[in-house]
Amino acid sequence: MTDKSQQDRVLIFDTTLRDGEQSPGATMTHAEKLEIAGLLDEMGVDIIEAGFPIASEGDFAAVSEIARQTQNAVICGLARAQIGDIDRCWEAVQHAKHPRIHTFIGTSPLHRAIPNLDMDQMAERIEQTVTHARNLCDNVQWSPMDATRTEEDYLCRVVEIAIKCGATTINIPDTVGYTAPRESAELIAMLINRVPGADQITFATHCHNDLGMATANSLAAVEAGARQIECTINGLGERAGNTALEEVVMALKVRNDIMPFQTGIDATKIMNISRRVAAVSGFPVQFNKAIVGKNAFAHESGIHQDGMLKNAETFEIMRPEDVGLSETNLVMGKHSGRAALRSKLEDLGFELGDNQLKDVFVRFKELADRKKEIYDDDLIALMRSSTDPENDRLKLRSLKVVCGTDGPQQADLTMEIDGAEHSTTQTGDGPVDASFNAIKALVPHSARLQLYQVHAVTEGTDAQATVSVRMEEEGRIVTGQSANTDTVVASALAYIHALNRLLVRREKGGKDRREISYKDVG
Ligand SMILES: CC(=O)SCCNC(=O)CCNC(=O)[C@H](O)C(C)(C)COP(=O)(O)OP(=O)(O)OC[C@H]1O[C@@H](n2cnc3c(N)ncnc32)[C@H](O)[C@@H]1OP(=O)(O)O
Ligand SMILES: CC(C)C(=O)C(=O)O
Ligand SMILES: [Mn+2]
Repeated sequence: MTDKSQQDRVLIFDTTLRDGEQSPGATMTHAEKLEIAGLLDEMGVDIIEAGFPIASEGDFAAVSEIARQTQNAVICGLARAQIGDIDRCWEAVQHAKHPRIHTFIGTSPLHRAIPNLDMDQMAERIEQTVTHARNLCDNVQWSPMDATRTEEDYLCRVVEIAIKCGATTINIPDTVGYTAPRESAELIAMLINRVPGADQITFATHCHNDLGMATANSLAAVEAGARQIECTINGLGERAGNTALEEVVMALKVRNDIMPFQTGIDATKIMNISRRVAAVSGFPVQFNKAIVGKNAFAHESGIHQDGMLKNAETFEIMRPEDVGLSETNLVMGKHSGRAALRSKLEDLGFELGDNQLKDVFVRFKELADRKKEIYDDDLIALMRSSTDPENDRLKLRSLKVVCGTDGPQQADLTMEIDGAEHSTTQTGDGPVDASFNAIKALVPHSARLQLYQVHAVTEGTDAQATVSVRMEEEGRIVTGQSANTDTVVASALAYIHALNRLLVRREKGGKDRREISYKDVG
């Protein structure tokens, strides 16, 4: 294996704020762009493409301010092959410690037809615009858009012109995500071999994910000699997105044995920036997305969980902390086995003997057949019910609600509390509020309702409503769930469910008196 300090450096060029923002609906505010740029700089991105200054006043202002605030990264703006675009771009990026102008034009036959330029006219336009950019800034990147569908000879000709006119980086975009790994590598190798002056500049690769090959194509280009990868956080970008930064960075780290290249990225910052980009762009990350998906370090099946508990390397090729996650997530569900259940219960404070584990495991599987995901509270309730038959101290007996346009709404509620029936009538702002007020009147408590959520499980007006509530009392957080075709009944049941759990948690505040020793779940 090569000594890491001697390995070639691959520059990471992040275009979340330009190509990423081009995803329909992903527009970010000025303040959000500044925040993301700050996080990109902190994580060690080499070049930040901060926007397209001619596109709008807002883009211009964002690029200008990012240029002013950024400490380390090169700040780049995009410009078409037009003098006005390039001037506007320079106006914005010139404030940066390290400014770059990125200018581009579509060179494939399809794209040459749009401005109706023949090969010679386009070559001339490239010569004029790259020269103009280089007269303003000594760091110029040029891109032949749709390079992967451009005739090879013509591509060599225009790349040579751009280099002669002073471009310091030549970016080879696979604009429509059309290329495949071997072809991506061959294209870069061909340019390096054929174009005079190619050894004086940096080749970049810019891939889109239309066929799901963006990461593979980028890495193949690097193996062939590209030394800059253009990418975005979470793979955000036009259509199916761009190459995902987190994927190429972690691939180069984890498979450094066969791809001996270094980046300057602090990978432990990946999760945080991924979450921020998802939040500000409004594009949630798919659960099974490589590296940053919710399930990327989650294990539900028993054999995997058992392996993970014995040696994490059995089912994980990188550690969650390598990307800034605190720990592997053992998700409890119908595929879990005894080893994971024992470990999870130990985390919750229960230490079980073998016989007891057997018994709890049977009931855990029954529950898991009925419920998609088993939360910590479910396990606590399960443990309690295995040792204490009176686990449902509060029960709903009947609920009648009067509601409609003329408020206030009214709830008549009867509950069984420790075996005795109690009734009350209360009003509220809506039927759910009236019902919750009635429950509070019968079971006074200081717990604060933190979350109330209703989902329809099926379609139609007879859909089952599932209600989740989360409540907090003195640091104890409990949840309650229920499903019913009547949303108000489901809400009351979910509330009572949470209150029952709260009573258990209050009791379990001290040491458990039974066979199970209970550490501290309060
Ligand atoms: C693959 C990519 O990601 S390319 C970048 C794509 N990103 C964007 O387009 C986002 C920002 N774009 C915009 O805000 C607008 O398109 C603007 C401000 C740049 C231009 O707006 P308009 O002047 O109204 O032009 P419009 O968007 O309708 O059409 C694009 C024009 O640019 C021309 N053009 C497109 N690419 C280039 C280029 N690289 N170099 C020179 N001209 C170009 C087109 O031929 C067309 O010219 P025309 O108006 O003379 O027909
Ligand atoms: C502007 C260029 C580099 C681009 O985003 C593309 O071709 O995909
Ligand atoms: Mn692109």
